[in-house]
Amino acid sequence: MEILAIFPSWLLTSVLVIFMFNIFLRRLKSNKSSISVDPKLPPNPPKLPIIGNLHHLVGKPHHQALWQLSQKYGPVMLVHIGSKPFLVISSSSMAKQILKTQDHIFCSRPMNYASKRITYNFLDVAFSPQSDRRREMRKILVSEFFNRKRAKFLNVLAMENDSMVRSLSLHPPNTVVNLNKIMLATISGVICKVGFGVNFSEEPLKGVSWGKMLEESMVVLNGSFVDSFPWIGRIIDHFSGWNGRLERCFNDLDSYIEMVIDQHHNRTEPVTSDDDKDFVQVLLELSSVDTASDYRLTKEDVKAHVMDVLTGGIDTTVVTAVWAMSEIARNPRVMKKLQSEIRNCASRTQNAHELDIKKMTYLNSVVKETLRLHPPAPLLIPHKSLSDSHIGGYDVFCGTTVLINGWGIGRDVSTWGENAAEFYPERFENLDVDYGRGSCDLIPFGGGRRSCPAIKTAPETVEAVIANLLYWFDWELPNGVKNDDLDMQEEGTLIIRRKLPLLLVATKHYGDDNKQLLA
Ligand code: HEM
Repeated sequence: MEILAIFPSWLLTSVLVIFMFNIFLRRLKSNKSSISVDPKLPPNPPKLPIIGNLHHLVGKPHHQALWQLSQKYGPVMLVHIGSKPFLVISSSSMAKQILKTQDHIFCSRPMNYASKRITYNFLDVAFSPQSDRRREMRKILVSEFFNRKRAKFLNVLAMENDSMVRSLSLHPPNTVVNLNKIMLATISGVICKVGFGVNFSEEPLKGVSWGKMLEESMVVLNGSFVDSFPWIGRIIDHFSGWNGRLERCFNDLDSYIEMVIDQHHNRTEPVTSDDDKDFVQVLLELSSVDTASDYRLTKEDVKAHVMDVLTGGIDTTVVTAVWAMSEIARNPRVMKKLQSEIRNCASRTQNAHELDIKKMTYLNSVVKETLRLHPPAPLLIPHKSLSDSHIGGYDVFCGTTVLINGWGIGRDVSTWGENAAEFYPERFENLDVDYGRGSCDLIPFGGGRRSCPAIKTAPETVEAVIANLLYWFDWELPNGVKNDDLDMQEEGTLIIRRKLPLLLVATKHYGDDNKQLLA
């Protein structure tokens, strides 16, 4: 009563009206959103002002730091980098929610500053947000690069392996071989010839090292400060030289792409047979004024496609092949068993390109085991939600960026058992686990609408290279390095590679017959 006496009635009425209106607005909002007025947010590690949880990630690879945090905060947690929230997923069942059950909601990508620049303002497939246009671009990539070029791919894969074996056979005995260089040359050869008709790595542009440029693209695509710290980040990116680095990287890649398009325009004898056409030629035809297709590409669309193949295809496959050879080299039991399978499946007189990898089931398990322990993109590419949703009993707002820890899921003892950290390809012998199929226990290629379109061809490429290296050569660690002492340190953020190059000694298995057999 005293309160009523102190405040005039018009004031009380106004407060009451505002209060009721507020409740009405909240109801209206919560009707539109599936999230209640008091959202149940996922657990999050304690944040610091301004930097959020950045201090938790400093000094460790991000996938490892996030995996450690998930052991305490659970498989669905919220982490803040600066002002930006990230939903971090760390179990196979929660990954299945994102990549399969609610794939239609989580199939977009966050837009970051570097990916915008590198992809010609989100014209590509890999980094652009979900849209009808992107779906069309993905269809073109899948049908023209992967499906229609299958015969060309198998042929080029065989030829590149052949030339890898020939050039290795010319080395004097006991030479130390840099496997990173060998894999880069061979795999670039395959992807560039199928994609662009020309092996870029054999025609480096002046002053730009091919391998370094691809590595650099992965560094800059990981993101700039401005993505998480909108105001101060802009200044840091400018004065730290980051923006200049991004611009240089873009210009280097763009010069390669311009070169390949010019080469196609300047061809004196155009390729007319569909089988012989490379991906770029098909794209240029789809961009020509008299294309019969419903979807006419612009020159920038063509460039964005080439950029995806360059940045998404080569480094990932090379890194996988190098990790596979590292694990094989430090596990002599696996090497022996694998060589015996490869040599039994392929007769001694066959040419390198006749190795039939389909018969080699142990080889298939070795590559799966490599991708389980060393997925090149340990946190996949970030996903983004298109509407409000619920994951693991928690509310997730529309527009949330999602990181899926494929690396951690691949090492989870609750799925893989106590020997989860061990390289043991036999575990796949009685397991019906395939990349992204069924469960999400093994997701080096992601899943759902944003899964990697090379989910079939990339493992085949790695298997073919490994089969040829182990068929024709015996391999040892150099200078008395013991198996257990082989340095396996990781380096990188978006793509995790070996910190040190892999150096091994190759001995021709068939001695001087190698040369004759290959002749
Ligand atoms: C061992 C080799 C490879 C690995 C481990 C790998 C891994 C991945 C991963 C993790 C993603 C993201 C999936 C997701 O966000 O859910 C991805 C997407 C993608 N990859 Fe691969 N990749 C490999 C090879 C390739 C190759 C050879 C190409 C092309 C020539 C390629 C082109 C792409 C593209 C275009 C996307 C974006 C798909 C989309 O957003 O719709 N990748 N890859």
